[in-house]
Amino acid sequence: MPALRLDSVSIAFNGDRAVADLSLTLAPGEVYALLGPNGAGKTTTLNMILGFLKPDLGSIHVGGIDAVAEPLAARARIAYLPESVMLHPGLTATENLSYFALLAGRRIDAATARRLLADAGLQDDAHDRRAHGFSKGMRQKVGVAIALAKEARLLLLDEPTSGLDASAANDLSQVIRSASDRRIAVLMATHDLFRVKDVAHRLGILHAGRLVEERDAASIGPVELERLYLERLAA
Ligand SMILES: Nc1ncnc2c1ncn2[C@@H]1O[C@H](COP(=O)(O)OP(=O)(O)OP(=O)(O)O)[C@@H](O)[C@H]1O
Repeated sequence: MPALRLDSVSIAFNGDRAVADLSLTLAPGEVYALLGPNGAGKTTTLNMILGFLKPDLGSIHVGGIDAVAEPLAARARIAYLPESVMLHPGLTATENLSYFALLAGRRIDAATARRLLADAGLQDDAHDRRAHGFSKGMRQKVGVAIALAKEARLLLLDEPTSGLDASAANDLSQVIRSASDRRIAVLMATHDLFRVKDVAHRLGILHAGRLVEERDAASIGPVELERLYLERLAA
């Protein structure tokens, strides 16, 4: 069963099409990069998967659950990392993880929290530090640990690489690979062509709400991808 399936999904705001006839399928463990410029419809797509927006047409299934009819049940299987992961600044990384896991209905002990933070790539000396001064990359790692605690089957990332330096972007790629190794499917919405190409299995180009191209990441080099992207957006 696919981890995520969108069938001919469309939505318009005040008569203006934001997403049109979008079909996507992600297998468990698959990493998919949804590429597109500002306004292409990426965030709207994530919001429909999360059940915050209802499509006008089409269906969305998360691990077989109808996300339009049962948004809460679908959302329980999803971990969402927004462009900036919000943590409680006064709590440590371990406390944040325990708190957010509890909100998702999972009680985890301190040892499990530390193991999950380590699995998500957060360095040991940050586990007991308050999140107040955490970088974007560190907050993302706590976000991924929350996803692991929740046993999410689908990880949604919105602009995950914006504002990351090369080392943090490399860490993120490793974290995404380890989520994928655990059979968590990952859907990333981004306009960063190059950073995601290394980690994604498949790439889709969204232009004015339509999926205008889909490729296996391994089948396309960075120069060809950039050419294709510019060509499709100009069409
Ligand atoms: N709640 C809303 N009401 C009206 N129009 C909206 C709403 N949300 C999105 N839109 C419009 O839908 C289109 C797609 O927007 P969306 O935010 O999904 O694009 P995006 O690809 O995520 O871009 P960005 O990278 O800027 O977030 C845009 O034209 C946007 O103005």
